[in-house]
Amino acid sequence: MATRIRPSNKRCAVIGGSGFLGRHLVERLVDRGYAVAVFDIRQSYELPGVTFYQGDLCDKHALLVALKDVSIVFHCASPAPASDDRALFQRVNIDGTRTVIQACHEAGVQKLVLTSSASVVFEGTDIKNAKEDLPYAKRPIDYYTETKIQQEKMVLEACSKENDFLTVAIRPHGIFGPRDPQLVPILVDAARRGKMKFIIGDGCNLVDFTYVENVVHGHILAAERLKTDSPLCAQAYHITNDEPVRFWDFMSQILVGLGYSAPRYHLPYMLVYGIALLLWLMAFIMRPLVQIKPTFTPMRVALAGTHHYYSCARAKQDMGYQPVVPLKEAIARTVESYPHLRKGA
Ligand SMILES: NC(=O)C1=CN([C@@H]2O[C@H](COP(=O)(O)OP(=O)(O)OC[C@H]3O[C@@H](n4cnc5c(N)ncnc54)[C@H](OP(=O)(O)O)[C@@H]3O)[C@@H](O)[C@H]2O)C=CC1
Ligand SMILES: CC(C)=CCC[C@@H](C)[C@H]1CC[C@H]2C3=C(CC[C@]12C)[C@@]1(C)CCC(=O)C[C@@H]1CC3
Repeated sequence: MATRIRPSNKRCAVIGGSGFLGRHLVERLVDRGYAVAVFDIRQSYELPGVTFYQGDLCDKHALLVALKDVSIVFHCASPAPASDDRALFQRVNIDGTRTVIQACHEAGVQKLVLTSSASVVFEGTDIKNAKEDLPYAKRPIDYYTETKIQQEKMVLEACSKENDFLTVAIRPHGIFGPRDPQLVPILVDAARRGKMKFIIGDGCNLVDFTYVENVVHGHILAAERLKTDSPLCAQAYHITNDEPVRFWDFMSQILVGLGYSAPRYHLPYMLVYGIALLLWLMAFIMRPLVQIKPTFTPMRVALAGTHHYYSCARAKQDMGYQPVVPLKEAIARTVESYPHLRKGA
């Protein structure tokens, strides 16, 4: 019988390694002595110790070149939630993830770590300190969430000790930090257009915002602790800062840190949600004629006006996870990293 030569445990690939989370993950892996292959649809930087492979993850042949001699694959590529393009989410998150799994099998990869999302259980209503056993959302709030659910199920079902292929899913929530193209830029853009005067609801809703380095730490711990006899096999893990914060306090700290005023006036949650729903419907109906991208989507309003924070007790117990950067320090580092977005800059 032919024996399969095991690739070095220190060779890994990051699919989506040019993105916000992916690049932070790549940098930390290099620091820890890994040789890293980045596979992404674009190349956004260069780094010693990193080889770039540009391609679409739906293309198995392109993937196979990047996965040669790799033992661990981190899959953190996805279209941006804001794209709201059903066909694109289906193609990349579902068909593409199936292709990633097939490519892993063919390349002899032993571990696959998926970046899922805590939103897979979010239906737009309050979630307080939820554990991972909460059922997936029956009515996912958008296409992004719908396809992240399918993607997570597919990756966890692919876990097979017999075939020496182990999988685990990390569910982060509200990732923020330097170089994030979403949270701080969207917030500052809204502030500059005078849209950050209002608090949706009573402003007391608690939310997890997770510093990118803590998310990276969770991914690396998961990869290193994932073994045939470990409890991580085929499991999902919440990774958060473990410090739920009022959504509007967090937004205010970022805004004030960058020189903008904090929102002050309250608007009823149901009113704003209703308007967002109406705008979304109008944009949907008019899509064949004109592309409209409303700032207030139902998903964003729900995120801004409900409680959604998650327990990471399972990650603490099974992989010894603890956040490495506390929230206060994380906010300070983030604010400092966006000098070009300061008021007046
Ligand atoms: N940011 C957050 O708050 C959260 C993120 N997540 C998950 O974390 C992961 C990373 O998110 P984040 O870093 O914010 O996202 P980014 O958009 O910054 O990174 C994703 C990367 O994947 C690339 N990509 C997209 N489609 C393909 C494709 N078909 N083939 C190859 N590469 C592709 C993107 O390229 P391009 O930019 O050109 O599209 C981008 O470089 C995602 O899976 C996301 O669902 C989960 C919870 C919260
Ligand atoms: C915790 C979590 C999952 C956060 C995700 C981050 C983004 C979804 C937020 C980043 C900036 C936020 C924002 C709004 C909603 C949520 C974000 C997009 C508003 C659109 C909410 C309504 C407003 O008053 C304007 C806000 C701009 C910033």
